[in-house]
Amino acid sequence: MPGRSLPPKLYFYAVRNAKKFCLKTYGEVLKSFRVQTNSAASISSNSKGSTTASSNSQSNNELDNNKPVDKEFIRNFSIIAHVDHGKSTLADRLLQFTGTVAPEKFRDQYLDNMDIERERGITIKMRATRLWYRAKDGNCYLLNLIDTPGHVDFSYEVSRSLAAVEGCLLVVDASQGVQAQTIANVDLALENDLEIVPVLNKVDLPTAEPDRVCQEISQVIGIDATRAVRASAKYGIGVEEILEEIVHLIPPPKGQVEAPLQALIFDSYFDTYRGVVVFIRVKNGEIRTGMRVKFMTTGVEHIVEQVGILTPEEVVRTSGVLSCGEVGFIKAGIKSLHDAPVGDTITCCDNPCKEPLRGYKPAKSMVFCGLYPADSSTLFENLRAALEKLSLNDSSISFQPESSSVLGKGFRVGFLGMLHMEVVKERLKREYELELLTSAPSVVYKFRNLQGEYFMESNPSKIPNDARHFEEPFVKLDIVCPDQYNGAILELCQSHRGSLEDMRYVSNGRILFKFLIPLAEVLTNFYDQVKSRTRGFGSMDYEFHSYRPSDLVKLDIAVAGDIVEGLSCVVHRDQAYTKGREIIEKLKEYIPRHQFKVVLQAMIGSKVIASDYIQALRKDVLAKCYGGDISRKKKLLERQKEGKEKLRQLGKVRLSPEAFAAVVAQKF
Ligand SMILES: Nc1nc2c(ncn2[C@@H]2O[C@H](COP(=O)(O)OP(=O)(O)OP(=O)(O)O)[C@@H](O)[C@H]2O)c(=O)[nH]1
Repeated sequence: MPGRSLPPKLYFYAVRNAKKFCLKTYGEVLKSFRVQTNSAASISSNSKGSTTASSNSQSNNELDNNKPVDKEFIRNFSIIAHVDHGKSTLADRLLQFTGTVAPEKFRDQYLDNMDIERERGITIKMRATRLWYRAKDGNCYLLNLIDTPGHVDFSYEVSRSLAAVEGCLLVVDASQGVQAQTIANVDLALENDLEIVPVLNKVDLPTAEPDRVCQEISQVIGIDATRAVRASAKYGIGVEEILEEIVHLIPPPKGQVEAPLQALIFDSYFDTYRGVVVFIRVKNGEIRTGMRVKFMTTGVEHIVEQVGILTPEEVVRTSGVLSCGEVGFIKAGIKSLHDAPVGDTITCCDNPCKEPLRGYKPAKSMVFCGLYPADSSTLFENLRAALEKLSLNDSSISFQPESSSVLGKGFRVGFLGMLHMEVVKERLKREYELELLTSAPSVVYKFRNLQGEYFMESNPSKIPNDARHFEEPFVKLDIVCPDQYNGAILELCQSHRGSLEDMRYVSNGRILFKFLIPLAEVLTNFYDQVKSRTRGFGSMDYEFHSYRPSDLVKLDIAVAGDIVEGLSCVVHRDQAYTKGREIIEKLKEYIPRHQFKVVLQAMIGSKVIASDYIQALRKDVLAKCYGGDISRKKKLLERQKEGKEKLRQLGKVRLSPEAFAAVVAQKF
């Protein structure tokens, strides 16, 4: 550990202050001590509400949020990183350092305002805020910050935020180094032609290796990271240097105030009282209260009622103007999110711009499952109303009614990924008090029927038995891990039908693998397996690649001769028997014994590939026959057999929701 080379007194000092363990010389430690004490003084003075220690917070009082700012002094940036590398913590420190949030209002993860985000410690929604910063050059800058989520399910949010800024802070954990999502996020930033400012975070950790990570960034990402700020968002180290880098490296917004209005919608939400609130980045011209504006893709026109800025709370601008380069919100009496789609361009009706800005591809649901009320008190109509309300603020949710013989009436709902699905289910439970049962998650399959027509279907029970030529979605999967786990990762991906496309060293001892793999294989448990096979050192990221042919079959499960909708699934032909057996074993545990023998079968079309049965309950019909002749006993047994056969033909086995849930949980 580098810290061990320090003289004992300084080593103790460094440990006590959770400081830069990577510092090797006396001079470096002293220098870093000064930096830390300065920033800490500034942060603590802000947190006490005093303006004496931080020249920056003093200057804020002089600044007017109400007036448009000269774009030379605006910097718009996002924070991007692999999950848990410290984006939200860094955003907190920037808010504190610049005195943006009053100390008494401050709480950790300030920009994550959903309960689920705070409890799970993850960012789900991007959030924008403005910060005022008095730089060392004496000028006061307006910094518009957009914090983004790190989880792969929400990478759509990242791409939206990146289209609204000129640069980004690339936060890399100095102990973990470049990870799969670091690379994915940098690719998005490069696509948007952004200035990337690298930050090595968590240098306080004893395992931090900033020099190695610097090299990795240069090697893998191709940007010079030798000047990267070495920071600890947790302890407020390096915050001022990061602000200086933002001011000096990220270019001011381009665009002309005199040009026709062109504003990009990067987010929006529906408020019951205020209607749709649209978050915009003004790329050209100005938007004013009272102006008649047009949403270019939908063609809808509205009059702007309110214009405001994000501090991060929404503050209405009494001046009623948002000018070129600024980030803010408008309200224009819009009733539906569909009228103001994210990625659309707003222009002025009187003096329209010629072309819309480059928008985004609409978010596409990748995973589908059936959601059903778990008990009769949760009505289908309540579920419909809740889904309608949720989708008002989350346009990536899609849903349509479906019904199942076991679970009754419900909805087939589409999500961006498994985490998104969990979050939506959790919100339905908390915000709408809905107890729900879920059918097995599935992707959308493409197939042909006997007539050669193509279909797409996400509900396996609806796929006809004559379906042929299956195609399924494949993803590009990146995995980064130490090279000693090569074998484990290759084995894992191959056993999940992945094919290796490329592998290369990202630094000494760490490898980046690139696979093409079916989406259905990485949806559940796969990430846990990557983590466990690499002892927590592996990371992964994936994005949709294309539909590709696969040797898939539809597997049905029949209980007492009836196919159970909701338990059907599409599997690879080689896995059909194993999967069928597993489901049957689970059903055996949960279905109680009946008066008749219950047959359980796994079938492909009409062909049974695995089967088992649950023994019938037996009444001892001979109990009262003491002695007696054998023909009487035989007759009684014969009659019992006939009765059971009749029951077997007529009797229905009702699968309890618990049995259903257990099989679904086991299946995926
Ligand atoms: N030791 C140390 N821990 C840090 C530092 N910065 C953040 N952390 C911790 O790392 C964890 C993740 O931090 P977050 O800020 O939530 O990370 P994030 O990148 O915003 O996470 P997502 O939004 O889920 O992608 C938290 O437990 C933080 O306390 C740091 O500089 N040093």
